[in-house]
Amino acid sequence: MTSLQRFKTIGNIGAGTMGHATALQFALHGYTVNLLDTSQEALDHGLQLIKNDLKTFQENDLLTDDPAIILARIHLTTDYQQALHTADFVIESVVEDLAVKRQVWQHVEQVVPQDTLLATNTSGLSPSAIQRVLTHPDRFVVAHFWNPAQLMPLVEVVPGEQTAPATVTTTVALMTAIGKHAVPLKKESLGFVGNRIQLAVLREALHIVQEGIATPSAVDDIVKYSLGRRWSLVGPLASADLSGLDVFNNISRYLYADLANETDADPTLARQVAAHQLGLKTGQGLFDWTGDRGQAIVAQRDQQLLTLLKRDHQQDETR
Ligand SMILES: NC(=O)C1=CN([C@@H]2O[C@H](COP(=O)(O)OP(=O)(O)OC[C@H]3O[C@@H](n4cnc5c(N)ncnc54)[C@H](O)[C@@H]3O)[C@@H](O)[C@H]2O)C=CC1
Ligand SMILES: O=C(O)[C@@H](O)C(=O)[C@H](O)[C@@H](O)CO
Repeated sequence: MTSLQRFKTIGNIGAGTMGHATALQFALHGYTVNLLDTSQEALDHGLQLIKNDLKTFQENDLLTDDPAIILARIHLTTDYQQALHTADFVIESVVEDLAVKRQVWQHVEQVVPQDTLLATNTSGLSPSAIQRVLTHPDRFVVAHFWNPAQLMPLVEVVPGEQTAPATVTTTVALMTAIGKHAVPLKKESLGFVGNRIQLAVLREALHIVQEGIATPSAVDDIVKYSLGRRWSLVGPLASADLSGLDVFNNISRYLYADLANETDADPTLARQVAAHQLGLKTGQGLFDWTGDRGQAIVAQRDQQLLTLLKRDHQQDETR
């Protein structure tokens, strides 16, 4: 039996923004998924999100099975025992709170079989800080998906200090089996790689606006039509090699000392949260999101992501 043949049933904790999409990703690839949340209302909301995604995938010829067959693989429950007692792999996407995640994983460990692999979709919390409350921490790992998880390829697979190497390699293989681009890290760091870079860029972008250097719209345009365009083709380190490390060395010698270096909560983000101006979810953030502008931009982004996903599928078929 190959290392993956034993994986048939997935325990999927959380049916929200991320959890509904991870459940769908496993169901799309033939796995039985027990979708667990705290209320029937949350489960029903998650199921509706799954149905919406399935409709989009079907309209874009991205399904290999009938939607009804895929939906039949997903079973909703609010009962941990029912969701997890036969699970071969558990993926958790509950609130980004270390105490809550620790409680969830201690409960999980009481009901899963001995050889079940355990994965959290935390955005950047330390896997070591979670696994230290587990009896069998060797089977715990981070599988960090990117939003929207049904459209974004990457999953960062991150070991904690007590994670067994086989847990990492098997999780990478399983993520690959469900159509993801899985990248293992050598060791943990807060924010892993993607969010360290995302937050470093966000800190500098907010600093630029705060200092009156450019407007939020100008900052976003500059990144979209330069770095964003190039980095989707050649990553930042290879780009540095292509331009010449001597050039970057000369730039770093005067620029590093001038970059944003806040180490506390970001002043702009703190101000926005204090004013309850959280972005799309409240209609106001760094931009004005009143009306349907937000939905239109999300729809446009997701359609572009779908086009890239279809290209990925076509490239996979020719391999
Ligand atoms: N939203 C995003 O862009 C991304 C979020 N993440 C991470 O994924 C995790 C979830 O984030 P979202 O999906 O955005 O949150 P969300 O708030 O949309 O969904 C969380 C779900 O977990 C459920 N839940 C809470 N406690 C539970 C428990 N004890 N047992 C079962 N279900 C429980 C909630 O009812 C809710 O349905 C967080 O750790 C977050 O950092 C990772 C990548 C991207
Ligand atoms: O940006 C994403 O999709 C994810 O990698 C994250 O974890 C983000 O930090 C997200 O949680 C913030 O919206």
